[in-house]
Amino acid sequence: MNVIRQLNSEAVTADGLDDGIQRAIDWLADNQEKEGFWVGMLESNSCIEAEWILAMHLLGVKDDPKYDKVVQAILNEQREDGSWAVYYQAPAGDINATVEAYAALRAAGFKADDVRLAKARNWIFQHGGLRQVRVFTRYWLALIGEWPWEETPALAPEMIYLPSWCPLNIYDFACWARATLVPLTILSVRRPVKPLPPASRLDELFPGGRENTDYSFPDTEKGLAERFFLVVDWFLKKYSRLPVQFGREKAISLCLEWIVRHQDYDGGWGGIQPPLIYSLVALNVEGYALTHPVISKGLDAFNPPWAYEKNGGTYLQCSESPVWDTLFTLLALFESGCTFEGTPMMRPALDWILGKQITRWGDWQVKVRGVRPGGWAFERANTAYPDVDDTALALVVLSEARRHLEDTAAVDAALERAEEWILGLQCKNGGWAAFDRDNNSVIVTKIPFCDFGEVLDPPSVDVTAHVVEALATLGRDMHDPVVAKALRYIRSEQEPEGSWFGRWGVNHIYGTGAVLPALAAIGEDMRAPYVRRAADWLVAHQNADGGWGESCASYMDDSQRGRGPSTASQTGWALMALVAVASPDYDGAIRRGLDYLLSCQKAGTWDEPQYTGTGFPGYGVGERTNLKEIGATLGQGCELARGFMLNYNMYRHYFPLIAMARARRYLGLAVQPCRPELTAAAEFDFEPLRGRACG
Ligand SMILES: C=C(C)[C@H]1CC[C@]2(C)[C@H]3CC[C@@H]4[C@@]5(C)CCCC(C)(C)[C@@H]5CC[C@@]4(C)[C@]3(C)CC[C@@H]12
Repeated sequence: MNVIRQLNSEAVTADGLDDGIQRAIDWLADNQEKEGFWVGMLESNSCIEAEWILAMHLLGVKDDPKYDKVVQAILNEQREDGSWAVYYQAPAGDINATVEAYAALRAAGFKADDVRLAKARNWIFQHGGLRQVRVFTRYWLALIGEWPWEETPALAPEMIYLPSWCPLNIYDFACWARATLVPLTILSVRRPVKPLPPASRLDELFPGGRENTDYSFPDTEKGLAERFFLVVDWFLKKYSRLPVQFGREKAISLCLEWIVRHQDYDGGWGGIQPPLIYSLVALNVEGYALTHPVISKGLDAFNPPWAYEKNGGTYLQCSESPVWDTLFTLLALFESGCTFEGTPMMRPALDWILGKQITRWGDWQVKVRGVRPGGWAFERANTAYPDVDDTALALVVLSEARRHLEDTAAVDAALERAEEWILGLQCKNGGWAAFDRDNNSVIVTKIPFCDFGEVLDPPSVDVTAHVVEALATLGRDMHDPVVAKALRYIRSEQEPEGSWFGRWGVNHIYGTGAVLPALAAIGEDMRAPYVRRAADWLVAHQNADGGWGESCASYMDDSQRGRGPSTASQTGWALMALVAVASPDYDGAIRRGLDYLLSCQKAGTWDEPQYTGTGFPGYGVGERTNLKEIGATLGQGCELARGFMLNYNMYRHYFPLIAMARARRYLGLAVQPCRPELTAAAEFDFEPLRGRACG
């Protein structure tokens, strides 16, 4: 056995690490799609299936072959206490998910006295009843005749008239909120209702009778802007009752046009579920029949690859991650020492990625002029919304690919356009957001409709760090003005204890895991005190089993930062960060982390039921300040169980692999860099180092 540096912790051997890396590479070879990409399922919560069931009722689709298995997926996720939650092992259920799942099961024909529904109903009552649900859930209930439209926030399709410089124009909303808002404005003024059949009505959720139900929102503190929008809401409702509304029909047809123009070639909208489902319902309400190609293509978008099978159920993804997963997989292979010649799976993946660069119009152009398109989206068919994170990662991967290719023309052209695009998207404060530049008009967050999460797309540290790393691979350094501004932004966001918040991954381990490798890549002095503080924070949060973990609850409770059962992806992020610091002071922690990964690897990969991806870190602005109130109204644990969380099924694979490959180089442990000629995982009779609770 080739043991290079002997440390206090149990030895991670060169052979052990090589074997682990090779088994992970073999797993990738076995799991590549025939078109060349990789994709892991993106798990979220049962609202996605529940809303599909309700939409099928509204659209009158009776014969979809996956219907029963989608119902099964909802049933699979019910918790012991009767509720549905928004992430694995959340300390409590979620009122919106529970009410939506309940309504969907009733729509699917389940009787109110079914024991599963009785349990769910009790949970709903114990947690404040229907009054506690968010705006989206209220719209769904209104569509099926269970909530008065009058008691939902009014939206005006006339917003489509507002030019892009005018406050509250649709381009002031984050792209995900915009693409959802446009169809919802139509529904809000048309107020369609298609009640469930009499035996499926939700009477039992109104124990005091519908007439005595309080449909208002639970009291929250209202500032001037919130009060102003309540007046606007009142006015819009009155206006809608007038016999004529000047310009409304034209506004509706402009909204419809906008929707149809934004449909992707896979039938979806914006690569995410909310615009897809609301657009279908709104188009149908406006007379688009099920046989209309826009609708039939849209309905088809809910089939595979968006639908996947698990535990006898058919689950529907809220989005899909083939571009992101393929880029990280390629990066992992490069880091492991694989080459195009020796590793046949790499070239088709690169070609697939090159074919996904977006060179046509997108919504981002409304605010960013004079920049050529050239970004990548997260999903396979989302051409109007390239995002900065995927594009930054593509820059890193293509720069690396370039070093291995003889003919670099195609890659060079892609890199040039992508660099131009990404530079054009830098925000005023030096950071980068996910999709747009300077999308920070706080006034839109005050609209009553906006309680569902984030409606703005401000810069985030993790995306900015990925861009800095990309700019480093393009040859820029810390003195470059674009980079210097970005670094100032990153430093200004560091928490006093040394970590960085994770916007798109859970949570401070993700943020810190993004920043430290970027700093190393751009040439920062990794002995700088602020860097050491971050590394020390990571070491202080290493679990006794050698891994790292942080629960989604950390978004709601600061005391949970950096705490949680170890997971493969979060251990990968922490290791990537510590390896980037490259100080012998952290070698022990690195070895313990590697030991954790090696001993938890099963058949080449890792289990990870925990959610380590973030969609929305909580609900709405300002909620982190009234946790006690939320707990008191909704019940113990609910305040820690909110947001929109994600389980990226490939995070558990490529992040540990990248970490192991980088650590192997750093610790000088390589026996052999990449051995692609060995494909069968069975070649290794791998013995875990010792028993641990993994996954
Ligand atoms: C590449 C990434 C890791 C990030 C960068 C931003 C994304 C592309 C995400 C954008 C937001 C959506 C989402 C929150 C928008 C509203 C509807 C959903 C809740 C269904 C969405 C869930 C997926 C995202 C978080 C995202 C597409 C995932 C990848 C992101």
